[in-house]
Amino acid sequence: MSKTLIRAMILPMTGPDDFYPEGEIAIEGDRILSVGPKGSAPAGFVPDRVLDLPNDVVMPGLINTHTHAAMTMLRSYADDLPLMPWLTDKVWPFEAKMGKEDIYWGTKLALAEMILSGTTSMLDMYGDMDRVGDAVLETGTRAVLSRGMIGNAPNGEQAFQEQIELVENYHGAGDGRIQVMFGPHAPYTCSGEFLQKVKAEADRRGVGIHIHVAETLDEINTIKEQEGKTPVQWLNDLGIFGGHVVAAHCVHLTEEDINILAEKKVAVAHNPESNMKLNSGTAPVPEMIAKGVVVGLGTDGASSNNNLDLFGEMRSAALQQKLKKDSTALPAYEVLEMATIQGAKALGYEDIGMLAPGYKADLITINFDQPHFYPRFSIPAHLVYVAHAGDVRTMMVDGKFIMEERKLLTMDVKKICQEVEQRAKRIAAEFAD
Ligand SMILES: CSC[C@H]1O[C@@H](n2cnc3c(O)ncnc32)[C@H](O)[C@@H]1O
Ligand SMILES: [Zn+2]
Repeated sequence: MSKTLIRAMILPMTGPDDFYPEGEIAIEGDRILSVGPKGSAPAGFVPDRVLDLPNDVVMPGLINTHTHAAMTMLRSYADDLPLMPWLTDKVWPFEAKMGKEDIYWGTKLALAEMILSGTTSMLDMYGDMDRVGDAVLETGTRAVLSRGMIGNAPNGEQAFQEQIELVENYHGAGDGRIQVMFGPHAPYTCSGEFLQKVKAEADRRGVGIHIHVAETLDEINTIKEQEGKTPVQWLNDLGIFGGHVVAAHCVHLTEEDINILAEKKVAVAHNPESNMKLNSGTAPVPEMIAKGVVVGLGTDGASSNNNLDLFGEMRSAALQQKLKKDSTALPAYEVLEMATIQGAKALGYEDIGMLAPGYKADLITINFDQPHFYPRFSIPAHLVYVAHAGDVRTMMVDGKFIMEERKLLTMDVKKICQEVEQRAKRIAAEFAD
């Protein structure tokens, strides 16, 4: 079993007062053995590798709780539109022309960008998720995969079958680095009957559900017209809540909706930049947290963002709430929790999101020896308001280094960029007049 010792500043995310300015973290195999001040590694721990990074901050890898990785293929292809015209006029026609290999390469590009910006885990929703799984397995990151199912589409049934195959073939793959959830797309694209069928099958197989919920006022009005209640109340009455559910967005909620999410332990994936870009609105994040809802952070896809950088997302999450409410809303440490430990809980993990003995060794180091990090008054504030993707130096997932000195150790980035450029442009050319 490999043994690694990292000496650095450590922000373990185990509590707001926990920080080791001169710390060390001992890793054995895929797990953390000890975290503490200099000299705290157990006596007799003889590392095969020591990483001395006194000016780096080590923290848990960031967790993206809602994305569509392969949508890097559509980055800056469809901008400045509200949700429904964006989907129906631009995104869905483009996606209809994407094949399995386009999805594979688009996902590889997303993973490269995520690693370079500190993200070790994602919850993804898309088609051809077997190839997404392959990309994740090769790359070495962690992911929860859901087959996006538009129940009302002609291929809704086929998508459901592919979802079942995804559970059978990928749930637990890569020594548990891959997990699977069911991915019914949204209340406005799936019937109540379809959603109940999904819930029954997900329960039968012991996996959760990942779904877009209450993203826009349009959605609220549509569901209220059709069902006479809000999307959250409708999903609750259908019996969809109660097990492991991640609801992406939850922008437009009544007080009763928030109570339901809290009572049924529905986790929320908050996507502030996508919500701003599509003019969907501002989610009531402090209100949800105050009621005990687990809220993680997501980027959504690279077409509604247009990047997958969770450092930018943390800053946006904090600033958006301050603009909407007041400057005390969503302080830095709380935002960091959303991107780490709360994100882990949302995805159903009990052993990632913190640096603590027995936890998986999923971590990043951030180079703090740069002008924008001085003076060092507050490490959490620096990470949320100052740091950017380019500051991430090192990444370890499951005890294995996958990036060092910003060099990706498991992927050929140049090849990936070339593949995506050619594939995306080829599809876009089919729409040219
Ligand atoms: C059927 S696979 C997933 C599906 O979701 C689409 N999508 C991407 N972003 C959003 C969003 O913010 N709201 C709703 N749907 C979204 C994506 O393009 C895929 O078609
Ligand atoms: Zn989405």
